[in-house]
Amino acid sequence: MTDTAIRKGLAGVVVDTTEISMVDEASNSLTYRGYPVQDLAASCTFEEVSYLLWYGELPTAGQLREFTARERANRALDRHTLDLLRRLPETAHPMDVLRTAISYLGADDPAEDDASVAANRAKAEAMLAKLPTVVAADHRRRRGLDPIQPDPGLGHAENFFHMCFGRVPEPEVVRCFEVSMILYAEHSFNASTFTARVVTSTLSDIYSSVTAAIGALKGSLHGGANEAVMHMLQEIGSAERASDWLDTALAEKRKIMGFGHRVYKHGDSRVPTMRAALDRMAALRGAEELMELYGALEAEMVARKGIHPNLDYPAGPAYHLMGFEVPTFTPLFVMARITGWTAHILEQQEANALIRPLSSYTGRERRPVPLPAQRLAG
Ligand SMILES: CC(=O)SCCNC(=O)CCNC(=O)[C@H](O)C(C)(C)COP(=O)(O)OP(=O)(O)OC[C@H]1O[C@@H](n2cnc3c(N)ncnc32)[C@H](O)[C@@H]1OP(=O)(O)O
Ligand SMILES: O=C([O-])CC(=O)C(=O)O
Repeated sequence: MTDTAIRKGLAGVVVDTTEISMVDEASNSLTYRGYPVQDLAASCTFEEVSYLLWYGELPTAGQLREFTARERANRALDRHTLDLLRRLPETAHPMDVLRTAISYLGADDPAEDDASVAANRAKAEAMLAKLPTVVAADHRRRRGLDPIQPDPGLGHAENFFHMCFGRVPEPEVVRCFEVSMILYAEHSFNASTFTARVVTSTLSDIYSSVTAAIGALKGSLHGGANEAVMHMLQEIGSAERASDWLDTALAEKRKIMGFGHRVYKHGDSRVPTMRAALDRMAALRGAEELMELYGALEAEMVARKGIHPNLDYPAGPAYHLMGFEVPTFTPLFVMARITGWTAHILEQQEANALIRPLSSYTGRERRPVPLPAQRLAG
């Protein structure tokens, strides 16, 4: 049977089942493999949550030891990848750098087309380990600095700070970062994950699926919003200007970045946890003015439009206070979402059906091709 109803943007359409996460608008909750994300963020490391998303259960001590050892052993980039990164224009957006790096890793992998579960799990683990090294190397390159080698004595988050800044910040900062990684890791059939599943459904390789997902995440209606939030807060400048700024932006029909969500219509379940992390960062760095502006814009937006912040609203300023430059924010999202994307790629492969919807044609009526003498005349 063909369903001819058109649902723009596939809004409200259920396209498949998933066992990985549940986004529930009614109870305003998000669970990963059945566990509330807030509870995972409160007591787990990002490595434990990555394992959970891929393997379905939290790791035992032994499983975590082995998983962590593999992650640490996989972090370094070879000479060719580092050369490739060096050759990219310094003006390239860091998301373009990531997209290129993942594509290159695929081209360089002799087992690129081995789509067995074991091979794809190994490739997913390698991408999780290598992405922070790429992001950090690119962050330093844009400052004219050489890359810093990964430190196998440090955890995922600590090592990332070490590779970016040459030092590990206060444990509180590392924890806030790790909380953001856990919250960003997975969110069911969002646009970038769906993109990865579409590419996977054609029996393409895992690197192609991730490369496409990075492209989908870059847009400002999706992951790119965490950068756009910071640009917007910088443009507004102060809490006193929030109301007038919003008047103009709404009159111009601009989308207010970091607000609204396709699924959550009464607030994003992840925001309170990320807001608490942002508050801790603001207290640590003395960012009262920024937080006043943050609160003023949120209050105006909720009062006028009834539209609540999504995860990108607190995440953007939190990353700013951690010392990252704005163009690095969406790549940080990639470092987390690589887990969700690849979990979905594996799930799609397990029960694959080519994803190919229909469209309703609204173009010209059927008509004959004119003869050459007619169509080339005049
Ligand atoms: C991690 C993530 O990817 S979360 C999403 C990050 N993206 C952003 O923050 C970008 C800003 N937000 C938006 O553009 C939207 O809210 C989206 C794309 C996220 C969701 O869009 P939709 O599901 O299509 O929005 P929805 O149907 O609820 O919109 C209802 C109305 O609210 C408006 N609206 C929704 N979000 C916003 C916003 N951020 N600013 C202004 N108006 C908005 C819509 O324009 C629409 O107005 P209309 O009825 O007059 O046409
Ligand atoms: O679910 C969505 O549409 C967007 C989102 O919040 C995410 O990908 O984390």
